Amino acid sequence: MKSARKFFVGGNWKSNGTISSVKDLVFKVLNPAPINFSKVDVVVAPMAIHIPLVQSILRPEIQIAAQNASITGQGAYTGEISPEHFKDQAVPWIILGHSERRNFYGETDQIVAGKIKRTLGAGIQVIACIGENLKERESGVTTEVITRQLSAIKNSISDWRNVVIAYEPVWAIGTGVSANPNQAQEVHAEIRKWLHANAGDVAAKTTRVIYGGSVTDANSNELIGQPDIDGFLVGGASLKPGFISIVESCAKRT
Ligand SMILES: O=C(CO)COP(=O)(O)O
Repeated sequence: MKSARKFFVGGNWKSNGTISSVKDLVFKVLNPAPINFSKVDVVVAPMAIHIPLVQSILRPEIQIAAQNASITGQGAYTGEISPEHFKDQAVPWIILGHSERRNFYGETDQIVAGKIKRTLGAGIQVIACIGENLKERESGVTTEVITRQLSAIKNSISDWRNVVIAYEPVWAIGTGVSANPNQAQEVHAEIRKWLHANAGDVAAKTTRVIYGGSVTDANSNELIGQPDIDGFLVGGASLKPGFISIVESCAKRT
């Protein structure tokens, strides 16, 4: 717990898994693990097609997120799943603005803003992803990029209690090269400064800002020691037993 903020660890399973591997992960890793849920919120994001299965077998203390939702509602939008559909399926969280959606599926800041607005409007909480790519970091515009991404979604959010911000530098995602604790802390502090100026003192103090990008059980301890890192959004390592050690690295902090 960092002042008013409860730790938050998300597992983004991305486009991974089969019915059988998902059952294994739930029954062998997630359900039996001794987790102190009073210290940490744990949320897993299976592929949409696996959500009903996971809901039917996962222990109730672990929450479920979708990995994306449409900007449109119910209607003639072939292949899309709207926030309202996830609400109907009792899904409490949706990850939006992930860099893989931005980079591979052309999601602009405006599209991400529209999806966040629709999702919050449907009564679902949002994990909003932001982060710079390697070129942007190397040219020293990281702060500008995250400020632009945050400013784009600002008007979509009326109550920051329903939002977790995930700082995920694109160069750290799936590369095995995590941001080091100082690099991550520096950006998290910038995000909190932005929150202070744009969302107010309470939102700045209470909004969880989590880090994602090659988080493993080998680096989570050091990262969570930073004052403005409130947890993690974990990709590859969330499919393995080490995910529990990442959760524990948060739960054992005071
Ligand atoms: O994109 C991520 C989580 O959303 C991070 O992925 P990795 O942990 O595999 O780098």
